[in-house]
Amino acid sequence: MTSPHPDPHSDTRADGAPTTSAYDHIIVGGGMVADAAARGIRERDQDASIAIISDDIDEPYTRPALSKKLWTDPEFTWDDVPLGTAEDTGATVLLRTRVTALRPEAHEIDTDAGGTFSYRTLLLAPGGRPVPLPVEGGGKSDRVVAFRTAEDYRHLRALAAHAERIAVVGGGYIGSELAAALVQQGVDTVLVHSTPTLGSDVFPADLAEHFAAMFREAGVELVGGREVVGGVAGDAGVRLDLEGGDTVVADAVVSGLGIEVRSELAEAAGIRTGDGIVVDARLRTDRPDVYAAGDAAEYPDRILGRRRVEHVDNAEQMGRQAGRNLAGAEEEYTHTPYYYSAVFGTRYEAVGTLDGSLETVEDWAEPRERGVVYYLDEDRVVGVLLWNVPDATDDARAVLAEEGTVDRAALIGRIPGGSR
Ligand SMILES: Cc1cc2nc3c(=O)[nH]c(=O)nc-3n(C[C@H](O)[C@H](O)[C@H](O)COP(=O)(O)OP(=O)(O)OC[C@H]3O[C@@H](n4cnc5c(N)ncnc54)[C@H](O)[C@@H]3O)c2cc1C
Repeated sequence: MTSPHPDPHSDTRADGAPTTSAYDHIIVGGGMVADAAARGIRERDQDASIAIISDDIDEPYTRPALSKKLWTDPEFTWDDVPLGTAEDTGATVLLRTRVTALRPEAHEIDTDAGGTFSYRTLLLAPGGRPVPLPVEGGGKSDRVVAFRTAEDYRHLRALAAHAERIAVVGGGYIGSELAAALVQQGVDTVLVHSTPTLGSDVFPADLAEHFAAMFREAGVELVGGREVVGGVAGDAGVRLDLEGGDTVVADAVVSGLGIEVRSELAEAAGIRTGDGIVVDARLRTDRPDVYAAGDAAEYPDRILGRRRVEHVDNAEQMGRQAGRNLAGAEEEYTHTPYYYSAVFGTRYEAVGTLDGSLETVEDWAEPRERGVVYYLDEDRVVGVLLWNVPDATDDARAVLAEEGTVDRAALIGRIPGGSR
């Protein structure tokens, strides 16, 4: 990749061969955090050398489009997917290259291409790998897709062009979006999810019923309250074995079952890990000059406590903050993240914690069409759902930040777009 910025210097041996490439800042991982971090560095330093080292085959791209706009928006094409990181920031982006070792004291990393790189500051942004389905032959079959990357999108798109019936496993936002996308392509789609009602883990019961009905009305077959415990993938198709004994048969299966954090590099380097790579409010790990951000980072949210967040707003905001701190800013990450999803023309956004088992206060302008749901834990608002209510995430954050016992009645009409 080309860079308008000065080339990093290399130490050279007597025979002239480079031994170590030196960059001011190295980012391990080539996802949305890497892009945001490179931009964050540039906010403070126009001249520093930056390397992004990624074992993906594609340069950093917008991941949410893989399950949404690329399927549903004809105006949105493949050209809109890359984030333009190298061009915009001058970072050197090395693809198909895995970082295999990190020596924090020496400020060095090794890659599987045989290179050693030194840095002043390093950001770990390795994200996660998708949880695989327990299907025999699944690792080798091209009919089984654990959905995460642009390559997975291209693969599923090719399958959808020929398959008559595709099973989707996982009722979270990725599984539900993919089920919506596939059925809208005319594919016979069955969605297997573990919650009793689709969405009941995050929505109050009546809203979950409405959410599930949207899928049924569009033609998606819902198989709820069941986990996939086994199955077989072969040349002719896929059989999924469900707990309780039933099976689902399809031409192919795609799953969205969450991720396993890729924390192995940090662990091997002796960096503290918990649910993810542990960082402080400035996104620093417990080793000098090593930071972490994004899906892989466990950080202290100032309102909601320590957590790891697998959402794009977090990737962008935390990535940017990490980049600024790599370049010496020493600022705390104080942004409470949100996530959004969109299916069948309904867009919802969530700030804080959505948990369908919590007490809720519902404030609908039009029942199930437009409104706000507040999630309460011990007399405090811990989450806000904005259902077809645009531009209100700052209002939701303000409600979350309030101290003291919540006045439930005062929540009605509190955020524009609810009954107000
Ligand atoms: C299909 C899909 C749809 C989504 N839709 C939404 C949405 O609608 N709303 C929302 O809020 N969030 C959404 N998300 C989540 C959001 O996209 C992620 O939270 C975000 O992209 C995570 O970014 P990241 O950079 O932390 O991790 P990742 O995107 O996982 O990037 C990690 C990168 O690190 C690389 N890597 C890892 N280890 C190494 C190593 N040792 N050496 C070299 N490279 C390495 C990987 O190849 C990858 O490039 C979606 C996610 C997916 C998969």
